[in-house]
Amino acid sequence: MLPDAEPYSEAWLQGILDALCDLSSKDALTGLVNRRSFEMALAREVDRVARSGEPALLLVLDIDHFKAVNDTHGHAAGDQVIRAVAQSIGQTVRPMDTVARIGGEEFAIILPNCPTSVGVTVAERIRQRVQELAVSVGNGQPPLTCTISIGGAFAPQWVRSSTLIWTERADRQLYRAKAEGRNRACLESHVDSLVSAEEKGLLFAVTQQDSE
Ligand SMILES: Nc1nc2c(ncn2[C@@H]2O[C@H](COP(=O)(O)OP(=O)(O)OP(=O)(O)O)[C@@H](O)[C@H]2O)c(=O)[nH]1
Repeated sequence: MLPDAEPYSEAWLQGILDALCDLSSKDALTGLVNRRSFEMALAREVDRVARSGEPALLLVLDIDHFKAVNDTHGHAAGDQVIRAVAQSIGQTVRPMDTVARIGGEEFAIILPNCPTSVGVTVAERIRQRVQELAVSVGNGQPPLTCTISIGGAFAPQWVRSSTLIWTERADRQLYRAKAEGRNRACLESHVDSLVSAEEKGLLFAVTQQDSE
């Protein structure tokens, strides 16, 4: 849609640029970050973790038996369920977290600065919130319910990982959640780094000396 401003004015051009930016970075159905932007955000997070040593968690989520929703209630109802799940996830995490739709009924969340105990709690909170959803799909049909399976992996602190390895580790946990019966969160076990603030300082000092 064209911006609501004087054509070719500065505000109009800015509106066009903003709309193009949204088109290239957002998913049209849910308004969440799209796969392309998610991959860029994940690469930035890999860099940040290696520099700061802060724990970060990647969650991948998939709606359970979603094909049956489409087959029984139609594609439009399926879309409503995807939108409702997207909205619930967005409402359950912090503004600093990146929530993306990375496939048909697949989502991913990057949670920077997320210690192990918090990660487990957040994943469980999301799972529960989606389970409580009642999605109205109209046409006199009763509201639909759904569940999700969640897999999660923490980025190795102080070590440069790759987005591919991190994603594969989270995916492996998602397969485990599906195999163990769905509607559950499986997170790779992880121990938060015990590196002290002083040691972190030393690490940075060594890195700086090396580069001089
Ligand atoms: N409504 C709707 N359906 C979609 C969209 N994208 C993918 N799908 C459907 O999502 C379904 C995914 O089904 P499967 O990959 O078999 O997985 P599932 O039925 O969720 O089963 P599990 O993941 O094993 O629990 C397929 O039927 C796709 O057609 C979309 O944008 N809208």
